[in-house]
Amino acid sequence: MKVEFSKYQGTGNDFVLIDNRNNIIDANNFTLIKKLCDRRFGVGGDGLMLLDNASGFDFRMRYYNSDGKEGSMCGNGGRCIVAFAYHLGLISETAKFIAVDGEHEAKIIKTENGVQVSLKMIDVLDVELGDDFYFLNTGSPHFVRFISKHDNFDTFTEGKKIRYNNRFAEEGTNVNFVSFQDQDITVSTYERGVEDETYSCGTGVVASAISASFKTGRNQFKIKTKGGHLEVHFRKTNDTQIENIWLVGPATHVFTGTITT
Ligand SMILES: N[C@@H](CCC[C@H](N)C(=O)O)C(=O)O
Repeated sequence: MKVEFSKYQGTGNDFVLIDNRNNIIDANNFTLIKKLCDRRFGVGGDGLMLLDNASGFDFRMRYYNSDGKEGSMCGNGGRCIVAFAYHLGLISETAKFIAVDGEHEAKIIKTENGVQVSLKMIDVLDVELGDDFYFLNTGSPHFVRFISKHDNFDTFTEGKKIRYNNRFAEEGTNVNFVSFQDQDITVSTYERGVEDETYSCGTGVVASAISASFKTGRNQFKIKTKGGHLEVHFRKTNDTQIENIWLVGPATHVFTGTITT
């Protein structure tokens, strides 16, 4: 079978995208999805998204981690699938789509290098404030720990320890490490389902910015990741309720091709 795909990246978090409005891919064929994400035997990516039809919406986003399993919400993936829908001619300046965590809206701005996508994330209704960590769900579960600096910090080793500790081993969690540079933050992330450090994680950056607001009282952050810069802003109604959360950054088409499966 020949499968047409496009490869996108959002601050280095990279994805295989397939227009599945004609059901060319069986959404439960996890072996095929894992193979397409494989960097040696497939296209390669941190994850894969199927763009499906959804009544009442511009499209449905179905997200899989590179292990082939259906994941929870992916923020960078959400921004990339909006850019994909824009390039397919399915949407123009705005989008309304449905994903595993519910409804999302997005705004697209054309830039010199491609497009910038602002993605509205689900409200955060509960934040666990631990002794030296924050734990919250921004569409995906995120553990957040602040560190003094990122120089030589081993995100993979430290992240993996937390992801596989007694509390998280079964369900898994994504793990973020955050350091401050004046008003801004740097975030590195170990991703569940990729089981590695990725260059950026959208839902992780959102969780990190919300956690940083407990330390600074601010509701807007510029964030540096290994793969580029993102921005997050939100409204905090009380200490654990955060709404109107927006993740903003570039979403870039890398290449389009056909793979024989
Ligand atoms: N890369 C993602 C996060 C994807 C979700 C995740 N790995 C999971 O299923 O836990 C992002 O940009 O948010």
